[in-house]
Amino acid sequence: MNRRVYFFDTTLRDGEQTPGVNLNQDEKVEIALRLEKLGIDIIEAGFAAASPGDAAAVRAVAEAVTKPMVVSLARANIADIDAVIEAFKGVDNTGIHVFIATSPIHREKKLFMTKEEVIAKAVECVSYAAKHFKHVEFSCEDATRTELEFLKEVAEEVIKAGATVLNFPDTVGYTTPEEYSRLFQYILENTKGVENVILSCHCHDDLGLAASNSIAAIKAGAQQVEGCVNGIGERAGNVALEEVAALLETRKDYYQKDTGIVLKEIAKTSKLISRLTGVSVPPNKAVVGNNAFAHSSGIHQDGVIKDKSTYEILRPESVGFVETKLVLGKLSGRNALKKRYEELGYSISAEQLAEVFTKYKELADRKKEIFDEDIIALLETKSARENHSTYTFKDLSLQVLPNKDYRAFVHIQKSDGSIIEGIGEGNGPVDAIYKGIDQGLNMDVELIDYRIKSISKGKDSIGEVFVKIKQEDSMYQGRAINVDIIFASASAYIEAINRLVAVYPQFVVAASK
Ligand SMILES: CC(=O)SCCNC(=O)CCNC(=O)[C@H](O)C(C)(C)COP(=O)(O)OP(=O)(O)OC[C@H]1O[C@@H](n2cnc3c(N)ncnc32)[C@H](O)[C@@H]1OP(=O)(O)O
Ligand SMILES: CC(C)C(=O)C(=O)O
Repeated sequence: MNRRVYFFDTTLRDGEQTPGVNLNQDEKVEIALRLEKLGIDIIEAGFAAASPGDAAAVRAVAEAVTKPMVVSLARANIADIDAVIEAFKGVDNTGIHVFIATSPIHREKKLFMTKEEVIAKAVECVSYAAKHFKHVEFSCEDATRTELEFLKEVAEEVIKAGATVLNFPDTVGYTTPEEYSRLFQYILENTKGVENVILSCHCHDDLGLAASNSIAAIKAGAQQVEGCVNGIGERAGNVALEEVAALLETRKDYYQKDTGIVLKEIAKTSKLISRLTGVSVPPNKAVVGNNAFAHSSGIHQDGVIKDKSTYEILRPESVGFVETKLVLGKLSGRNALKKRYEELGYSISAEQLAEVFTKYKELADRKKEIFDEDIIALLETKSARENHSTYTFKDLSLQVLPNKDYRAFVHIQKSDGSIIEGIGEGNGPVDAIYKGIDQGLNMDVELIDYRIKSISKGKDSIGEVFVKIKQEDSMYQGRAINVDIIFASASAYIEAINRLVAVYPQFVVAASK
């Protein structure tokens, strides 16, 4: 059995049928050059009869690439074929892809043609095309809703007429792997002359089966797979060629097939096509999605740190991504957190890790995504607190008064464990809190600076508050971070007071509770 599977990329034709996508000539050429690097065997560059612009673009693509064969689609009519002949005039390594629908639904409801008329049209057009091109692909549109016996009849006639590739598209994404496999087996076993042509599959993803159906066809003997990078295309799209390539490589043990695809080029190709078509790649998309190599839960992250093969069947580098990503979030564990600290240049002891991890989990419960700045900040606040800890901010509640002023009830813990309560009123929450702290600690310090900024990204970013207070001629500063900026404001003020009482112990108040 032949091991080689040919990759036919139709990103520039069926991919351009994605609603909203319109590629100009330069963009088509740029994509085609990238598809050449990817190792695509045949590029379908467009539909020459569709517009003069598309005719010019298919020619420009054919002139730009050297290795892949470039084809244009054409309906089974002489004018469409002439448009392809004209577009490719004088350019080598070009071919044509002629199609006509064969299913009863399409024959009766769209083409208004009998079986005999469909066969006659197909034969007339394939014979005409074969006079101008060595490479003539013929597609039985809606093959998977066509009577098998009729498919075979069409196949035999177009082979005699000069077709070199026979494609059986699952035009509306209707078939199943078992059924599609039977179609190929039937054609292979029953069609005269089939040994002289390449059989091709072309799957749409309407029921999410495009990759399964394509691989079933390959297993059954199809030697060519058609599809688009990123799975774009008409309606739910075509099979994503990168998925088929990655599958054939990863499961070579089972499928025993070779391809010309340079897997390392996949990421770059996917990104370029997403950028030029404007169709973004869903994060969970196989092989090329942002999350395809991201691990977010503690047990998986632990496994991947110990050995990537525990949760990775395909290495991100092998398809051109930089590396495995461990995404820190609320489901991460100590091993992932420690690894991230190490990557950021912090070496932390088991004891430090245990302490920071508790704070990390509290933060992760309140914040969707944890950034590097967040975990660095966790380490920093811990070391700041270690030095000055006469008072620790515990909690607070706020009331809005009828005149729109605020009243704050603040609880502060002293180093001996006792709790001090303070009540303050002010024209904003921070003013009320600071007055409450002053009242609870029986102090009257002067606030000379208060600044707040966001440390990381997003609406749920951590806020960082700096305060400066003045006592006699000396200034003391405090800094705190928290996703809740009110809490950060209270903690920063208390930290500044801790620095003050470290210098003037006479300010330490007696335990009140
Ligand atoms: C399954 C696929 O993806 S097929 C590819 C689909 N891609 C496209 O259609 C994109 C490019 N298409 C176009 O620019 C236009 O449709 C054109 C230029 C090809 C044709 O435009 P128009 O001449 O205005 O025809 P229109 O699109 O309205 O209708 C299609 C005609 O082609 C006929 N037709 C459809 N498929 C075929 C075929 N494979 N062979 C012969 N005739 C066909 C239809 O029956 C219809 O004929 P009618 O006008 O006699 O009813
Ligand atoms: C023209 C053919 C190959 C097609 O795109 C389809 O049937 O989906």
